[in-house]
Amino acid sequence: MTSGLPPGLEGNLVEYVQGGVADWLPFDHKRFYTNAFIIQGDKILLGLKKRGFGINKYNGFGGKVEPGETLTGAAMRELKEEAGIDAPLEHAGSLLFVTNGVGWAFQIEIFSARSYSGRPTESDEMRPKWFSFESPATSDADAILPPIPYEMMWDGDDHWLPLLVQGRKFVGRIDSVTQDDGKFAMTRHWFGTVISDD
Ligand SMILES: COc1nc(N)nc2c1ncn2[C@H]1C[C@H](O)[C@@H](COP(=O)(O)OP(=O)(O)OP(=O)(O)O)O1
Repeated sequence: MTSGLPPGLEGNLVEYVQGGVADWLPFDHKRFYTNAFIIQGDKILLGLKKRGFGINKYNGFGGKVEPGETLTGAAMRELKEEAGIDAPLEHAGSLLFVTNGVGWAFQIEIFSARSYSGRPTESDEMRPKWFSFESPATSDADAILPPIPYEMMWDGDDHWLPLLVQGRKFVGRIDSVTQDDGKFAMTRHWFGTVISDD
């Protein structure tokens, strides 16, 4: 285990990026969530959240881990429910999100797959859409995809999404405070890449 990590993180990690000077926020327990991404060539499948937490933001497909589920089982269930597809998801990273005045932290297990079956289909919760992570934003010869819409995603996604598409395992923490308009403002962050899982 690496020493000097932000509270709540563990593993054999090497720092990738950090920022902010605020104290790390306190939390007393974690709630587990999943978030899954399909990556093919230079394109990535994201979904526009249509309701609830994170509405009108693009994200991977995921949600709460239900009692009795494995993390991978929960990730596959959420991908099917929200995007209508099946995929051989593999664990790709872990993120801890802490906000002020809540008491608990989001522990989000990130999954990815390079193949899938079925056709991405809009659900009550998410509207799937492909984006390019190459610059300039071209993908198939006959299709030009928009670039990843970081301006419509959670703060901090721009730090770890590049690691995800490169297939580099990562662990990170983001702390935010709620502003008067209800939006979150990032106060501190730390991301590391995994040296080994031992
Ligand atoms: C900075 O905070 C976050 N960043 C990112 N990238 N993703 C986040 C952040 N906080 C939460 N998330 C993810 C984690 C989950 O994938 C979803 C939230 O799941 P949701 O609340 O929709 O859970 P469901 O079980 O699907 O909820 P329903 O009860 O509505 O079905 O966002």
